[in-house]
Amino acid sequence: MSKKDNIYADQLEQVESFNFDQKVVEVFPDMIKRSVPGYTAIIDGIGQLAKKYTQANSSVYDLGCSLGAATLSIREAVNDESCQIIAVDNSTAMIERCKLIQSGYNFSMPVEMVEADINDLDFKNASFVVLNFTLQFLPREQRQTLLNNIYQGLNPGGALVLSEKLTMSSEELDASIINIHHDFKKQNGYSDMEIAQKRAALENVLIPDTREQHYQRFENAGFKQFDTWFQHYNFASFIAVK
Ligand SMILES: C[S@@+](CC[C@H](N)C(=O)[O-])C[C@H]1O[C@@H](n2cnc3c(N)ncnc32)[C@H](O)[C@@H]1O
Ligand SMILES: O=C(O)C(=O)C[C@]1(C(=O)O)C=C[C@@H](O)C=C1
Repeated sequence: MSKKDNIYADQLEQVESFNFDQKVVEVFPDMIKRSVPGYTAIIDGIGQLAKKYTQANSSVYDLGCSLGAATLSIREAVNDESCQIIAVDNSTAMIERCKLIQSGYNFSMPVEMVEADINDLDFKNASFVVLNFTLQFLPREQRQTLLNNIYQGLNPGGALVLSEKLTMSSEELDASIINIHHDFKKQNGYSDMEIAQKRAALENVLIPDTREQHYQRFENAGFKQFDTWFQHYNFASFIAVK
């Protein structure tokens, strides 16, 4: 069981930039479920999409896997021992806990957990790639190159699932949806102070793009088909097929 997220519950003298350290690892499942509308539905959907797109004898990548929730959903849904999942995160604390969690499950699909920067990977023989709320943490100038690398490593017919917090198309709409997201957090037990301090911690760390920016990157990378398969408020998940 994950502990309750109370990282921002007390007033902090100085709010430091958000990072995926041990403190976050301890509360992560609770934090992400109470912060990201539709998170559980997206994790389930990733399993279903993986079932559709994963090819025999190929690799599946879970990039910025954190504790491996998407990996677990894919292992359960696909369960094909001819494929392998490569789950990657550059946080030592996350990947260590991820290994512990995954070892508690017995699915036939082999999983390799790697501590690495996803910008340094050489994608090969991939049929399904997941970026579930990870791209938003990369500096903007790294995002296109990563998508290009993924596209190059995908087999024909393979797919990328990209989930992100979005900026809405007009300032007015953006402010209004951000408000509704904050109400969602309040309904999940976060106080106004927790919400404000988390927002300050994420400033310049989680940098959201618009849907149009994501679509443009898919197009630039070479993807011919892409669409939004899920959205709840300003949190969306896209699928792009090679
Ligand atoms: C919001 S979490 C992802 C949640 C996870 N995919 C899930 O479905 O539960 C973002 C993760 O990306 C990782 N990350 C950020 N930048 C990275 C990079 N350059 N290389 C590898 N991992 C990265 C962070 O350490 C963090 O664990
Ligand atoms: O946007 C927010 O307020 C969030 O808390 C979102 C978000 C995310 O999208 O990754 C940010 C950090 C944590 O990993 C969990 C959720």
